[in-house]
Amino acid sequence: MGTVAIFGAGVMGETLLSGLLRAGRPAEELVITERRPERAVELTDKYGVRALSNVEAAAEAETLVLVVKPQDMAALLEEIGPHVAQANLVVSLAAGITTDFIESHLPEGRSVVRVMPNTPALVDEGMAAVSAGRHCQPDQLEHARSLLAATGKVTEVPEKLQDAVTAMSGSGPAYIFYVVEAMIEAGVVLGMPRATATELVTQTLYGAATMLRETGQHPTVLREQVTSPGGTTAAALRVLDDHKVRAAFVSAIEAAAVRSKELSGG
Ligand SMILES: NC(=O)C1=CN([C@@H]2O[C@H](COP(=O)(O)OP(=O)(O)OC[C@H]3O[C@@H](n4cnc5c(N)ncnc54)[C@H](OP(=O)(O)O)[C@@H]3O)[C@@H](O)[C@H]2O)C=CC1
Ligand SMILES: O=C(O)[C@@H]1CCC=N1
Repeated sequence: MGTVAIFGAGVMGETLLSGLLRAGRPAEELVITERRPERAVELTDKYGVRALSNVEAAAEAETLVLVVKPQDMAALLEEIGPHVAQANLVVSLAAGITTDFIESHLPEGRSVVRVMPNTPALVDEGMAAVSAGRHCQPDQLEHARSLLAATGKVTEVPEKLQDAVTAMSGSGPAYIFYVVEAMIEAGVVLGMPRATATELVTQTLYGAATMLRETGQHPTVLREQVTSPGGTTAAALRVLDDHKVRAAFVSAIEAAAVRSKELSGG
């Protein structure tokens, strides 16, 4: 399928790179670009892939995966734009950046796919949503899907939903880790060693996630199964409701979607 170039191998770029290698893609078919030379050396030493300049990578690769921060996207596109050929596929993983924005910074008619991945891709349990730009052909969208499928599930959404996807599954792992931190803190408050609290919460999260995925039951049903009448869970949930935790989650995710839209200016 030709060379894949990852432009910007930070947290998400390295996550994708490592996933493609785990999935069996040869290191010779992968190149990275990085702004800081020491970061490029770190990754070439660790993964055996080549680090090139942005222009060299754009000239060599068939598939160009853009994983710089949204604020750095315009400058990157200015640099590589003249080297993006008709046959290339440009795949952007940046929050907020629209396919319109990318297409407008490239020569006319270039194929673009917008993707929102998440960090569980690091353990091959990622969730990615893809949306095709106006010139992207079905086989090119399929190619983008197959790249992401190396690290987890992939779904297709209309691009107008990508800000919501970003707020839900893109940022989502952070909300879960935040809840986990709070639960561990509660265990410590109750006198538990931190390591015990961490083990209890981690396995509880894993078990609950597995129940959601494997039983297909609605979360309300699963929550009610835990909530014995007059018991401990009901006492806890009443406090969460008193503190409007459910409403806070809705507002938080709305704020993330608003921020994603704001980033679309580049
Ligand atoms: N982290 C996450 O969970 C997710 C991130 N994303 C998206 O992925 C993108 C990257 O995020 P993340 O990995 O967290 O950010 P990072 O800052 O960790 O990674 C971006 C990398 O790109 C480098 N870079 C910046 N400009 C250039 C350039 N012109 N050429 C080459 N390299 C460049 C940066 O270098 P330097 O350090 O010098 O700035 C940095 O190493 C963002 O657009 C984000 O929206 C999407 C979903 C989830
Ligand atoms: O926080 C961010 O902007 C990026 C996008 C989704 C997750 N991390």
